[in-house]
Amino acid sequence: MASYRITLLAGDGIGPEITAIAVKLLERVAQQFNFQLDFDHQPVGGDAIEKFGEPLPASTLAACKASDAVLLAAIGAPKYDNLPRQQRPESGLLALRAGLDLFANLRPVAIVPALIDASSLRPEVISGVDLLVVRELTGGIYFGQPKGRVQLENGEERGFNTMTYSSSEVDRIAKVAFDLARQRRGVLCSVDKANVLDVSQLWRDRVNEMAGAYPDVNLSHMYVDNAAMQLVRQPRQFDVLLTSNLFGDILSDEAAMLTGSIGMLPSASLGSSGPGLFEPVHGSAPDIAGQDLANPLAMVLSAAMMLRIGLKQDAAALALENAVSAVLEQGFRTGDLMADGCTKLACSAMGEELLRALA
Ligand SMILES: NC(=O)C1=CN([C@@H]2O[C@H](COP(=O)(O)OP(=O)(O)OC[C@H]3O[C@@H](n4cnc5c(N)ncnc54)[C@H](O)[C@@H]3O)[C@@H](O)[C@H]2O)C=CC1
Ligand SMILES: CC(C)CC(=O)C(=O)O
Ligand SMILES: [Mg+2]
Repeated sequence: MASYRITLLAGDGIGPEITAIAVKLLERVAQQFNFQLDFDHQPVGGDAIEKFGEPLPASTLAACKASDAVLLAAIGAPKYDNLPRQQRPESGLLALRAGLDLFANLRPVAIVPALIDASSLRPEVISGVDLLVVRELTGGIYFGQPKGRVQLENGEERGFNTMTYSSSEVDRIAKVAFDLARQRRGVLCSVDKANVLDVSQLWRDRVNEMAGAYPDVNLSHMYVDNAAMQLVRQPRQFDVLLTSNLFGDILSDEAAMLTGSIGMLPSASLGSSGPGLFEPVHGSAPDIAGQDLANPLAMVLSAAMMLRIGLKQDAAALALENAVSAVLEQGFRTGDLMADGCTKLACSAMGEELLRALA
C-alpha cells in the first residue's frame, strides 16, 4: 500500500479548526482509496513563536523537507504585529516558502455552480469563470534587498523595500505558466506594471522571449491596474494569469470574490523538486478565530490539490472536490456564504456534512 508522510502546519487563528476537518477527510479518503497517510503536526507562525520563540523553527523546516507534501492552514495574529519584522509569523511563512524553494504558487479560481448567486458580482458576469493565477512566490518585493527604515537628517523617517527579479527567476515561473496554459485553453495573460517599473519591463521582455517556444499559446500582457478592473468587469476573458509575488497576492484575493468567498480558494506552492506546500489563499481570520465560524472549504480544496499534485492520488482528490460540490448543492453554507433558503452551519458541522458526502 502506498504510504505518504504529510507535515501538517495548522498555524494560527482559524488554522487549527480547518486543519482538524481536513485531517478527518484525508483519513477517510485514504481508507477509501487504499493508501496510508502519516501525519506529523509541526508548529509555524504564532504557534511556533509560543513554543520555540521563532516563527519557523529549524525542526519544522526539516520535517517539511523530509515529507512527501506539506499542508498549511494559515498564520498570523494581531498580537504579533508589533514584533520586529523577522520575528513575526508572516516572516516564518516567507522563510518556509523560500526554504522549500516554492517559486510557483498556483491559485485556481473556478465557480462552483451551486454558488453562482453567492458572489458580489452578477451571475451572468461570473458564470463559466475558470482561471488560474500563477503567482511568483519567492522573489519580488517580498524578498528584495535593500529594505528597512532609516532616520533622515531632516527628522523624517523613510521606509523602503525593493522589487527585484532576475531573468532566471522570471523564466522559471513563466515556463510554469506557459506549460499550464498549454494544458488548459492556451490563453496566457502576463500582468505587470511595465509602463512604470524597470523590473516589470524585464519581466515582460523575458515572457515575450519565451513565447517563441510556445506558438500554440496566445500570449497577451496587461498592466496590473487594468487587470484588477478586468477581473471584475469580464473575468471569463482570463485563462492563465501570470504575475509577480505582490501583484498575484492582491489579484488572487480579488479573484476569490468571484467564487463568493475568500474561504473557497485553495492553492499549491511548488518548486522544481521536493515537497509542495498546499495552502488556502486566505489568512488566519483573527476576527472569527476560535468561534467555529470559518469556512473550511478552501482548506479541503487545498488538501485535494495536495492529493492530486503532490501525491498523484487523483481519484481521492476528485472525491474530496465532489464532496465539496455536494454539500454546497445540498444548500449547506458557513456564514461567509449564507443566503436565503440555505442551511447555516458551523465550521465543524460543515466538516461532518463533508464526511457524510464522502461516505
Ligand atoms: N497564508 C497565510 O497564512 C496568510 C496569513 N495572513 C495573515 O492573517 C491575518 C489576518 O489577515 P487578513 O488581512 O484579515 O486576511 P484574512 O484572509 O485572514 O481575512 C480577511 C477576511 O476574510 C475572512 N475570512 C478569511 N478566511 C475565511 C474563511 N476560511 N472562512 C470565513 N471567512 C474567512 C476573515 O474573517 C476576514 O474578515 C494577518 O496576520 C495576516 O498577515 C494573511 C493572508 C495569508
Ligand atoms: C501573509 C503573507 C506572507 C502572504 C499572503 O498574503 C499570501 O501568500 O496570500
Ligand atoms: Mg494574501
